[in-house]
Amino acid sequence: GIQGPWASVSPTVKGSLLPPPRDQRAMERGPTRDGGEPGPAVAVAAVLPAGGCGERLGGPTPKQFCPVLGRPLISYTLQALQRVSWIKDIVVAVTSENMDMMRAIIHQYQHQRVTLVEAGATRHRSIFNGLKALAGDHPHSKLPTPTVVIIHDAVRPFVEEDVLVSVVTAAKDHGAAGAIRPLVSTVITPSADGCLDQSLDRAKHRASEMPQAFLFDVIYRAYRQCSDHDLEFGTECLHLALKYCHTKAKLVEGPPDLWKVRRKALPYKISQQVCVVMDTKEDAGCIGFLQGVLKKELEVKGTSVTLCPNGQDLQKIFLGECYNFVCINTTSADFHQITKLLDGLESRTPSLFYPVAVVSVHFLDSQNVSFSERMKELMEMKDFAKEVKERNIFLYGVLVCFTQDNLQQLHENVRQGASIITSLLKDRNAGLTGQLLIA
Ligand SMILES: Nc1ccn([C@@H]2O[C@H](COP(=O)(O)OP(=O)(O)OP(=O)(O)O)[C@@H](O)[C@H]2O)c(=O)n1
Ligand SMILES: O=P(O)(O)OC[C@@H](O)[C@@H](O)[C@@H](O)CO
Repeated sequence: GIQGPWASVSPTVKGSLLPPPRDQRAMERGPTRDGGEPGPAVAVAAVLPAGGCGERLGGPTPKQFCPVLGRPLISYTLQALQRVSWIKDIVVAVTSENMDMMRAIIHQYQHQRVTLVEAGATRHRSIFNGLKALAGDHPHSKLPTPTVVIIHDAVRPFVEEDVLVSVVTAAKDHGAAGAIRPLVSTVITPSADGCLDQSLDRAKHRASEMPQAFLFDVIYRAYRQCSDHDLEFGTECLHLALKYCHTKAKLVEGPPDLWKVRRKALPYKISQQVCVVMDTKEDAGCIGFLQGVLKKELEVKGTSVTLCPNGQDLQKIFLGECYNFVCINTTSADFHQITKLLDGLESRTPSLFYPVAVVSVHFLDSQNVSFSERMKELMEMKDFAKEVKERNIFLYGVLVCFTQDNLQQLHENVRQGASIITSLLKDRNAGLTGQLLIA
């Protein structure tokens, strides 16, 4: 029977980026423990391999420790598991060199029920080390042995309670279970000479994702029997259960947000479009010149530029996935235009792994307006920038100075402004948000 206050199992943490849990569905599927305690009616623990170096993503920091809105990625994954109260222990495998950093993360974000173990040289070896900490018969075991163990990659932050309930329940009945997704591309088999040998029928295959869950005895037995070759090159825990324990895993259709951080490819491609928003329809004189220089400068750098005079097409742009905005304020000294733009961006889902960059461009006719007066007005931008940074929007300011009687200097400053804008968009420097750069 279904009892227990499921809705209170996973409160949405205020300010959390994780979407609200789909507890309703979990409630429909998940059996509870006797006595009304929510969760599958067995002891459950989780093992989180987090000992990789993120070679495909590149960069000096392993992807599980990369900051996302200022917080390490692994902390989101831990938060997602930790808010499921029936997962009693979470064993995280981390390399010795990152152990202190991991301890600091646990301390800073107050993660609970976490035990750290040393990672191995491969993912399978790290998982095996995690299992050993839960195994009653192992000298390094420290924790109670669960009936079911969940295995989940540290770099899949969007795991929800309902899919955890599904895999755990299926593992209880079948010995092993894992989340799957439809294949996004067709898989082909090349022959030795580099020609097409076979093309798999996509409808008959699935992508194996995480989380997975196992009867502890099944998966621990499998790991203890498996060969060095398996531990070195294997990528599939479900396969170990099949090969060594003849346990056929139940496959559970998972939601699309179970994806794993692998490469940078998508945001890089997305980043190639720049939307230039104007507060005027005018395209003559210095505005025309600025548009021309900007278009040339940005397109030379391999982007495509959409000019959006008078902000009319903003709605369309928001519906798309533009990550770069240049907002040119010519007619007013205030922030009307940029406020409208930022409001629109606010309503969009925050981009976790790639900040949206917005450059607000202003002009100063230094013969008619005093520099200090203009600066005072533009100081407001600092607060705006601070606010929107919370949503991974980086706001920068560029001020182009000119005098009416020196067209040549105006052109030169506009060119310099355009090159500052290009660097800001390219570098996405978090430290420069809210700063006004002067051309
Ligand atoms: N020796 C290893 C290698 C990987 N992992 C973990 O296994 C999960 C999934 O592996 P993968 O995406 O391959 O991570 P990396 O090995 O870090 O990435 P890459 O393959 O690009 O180097 C990650 O959380 C990773 O930290 C681990 O615990 N120990
Ligand atoms: O697919 P990748 O090479 O990134 O990683 C291998 C495994 O982590 C991955 O296949 C599991 O999530 C599914 O068993």
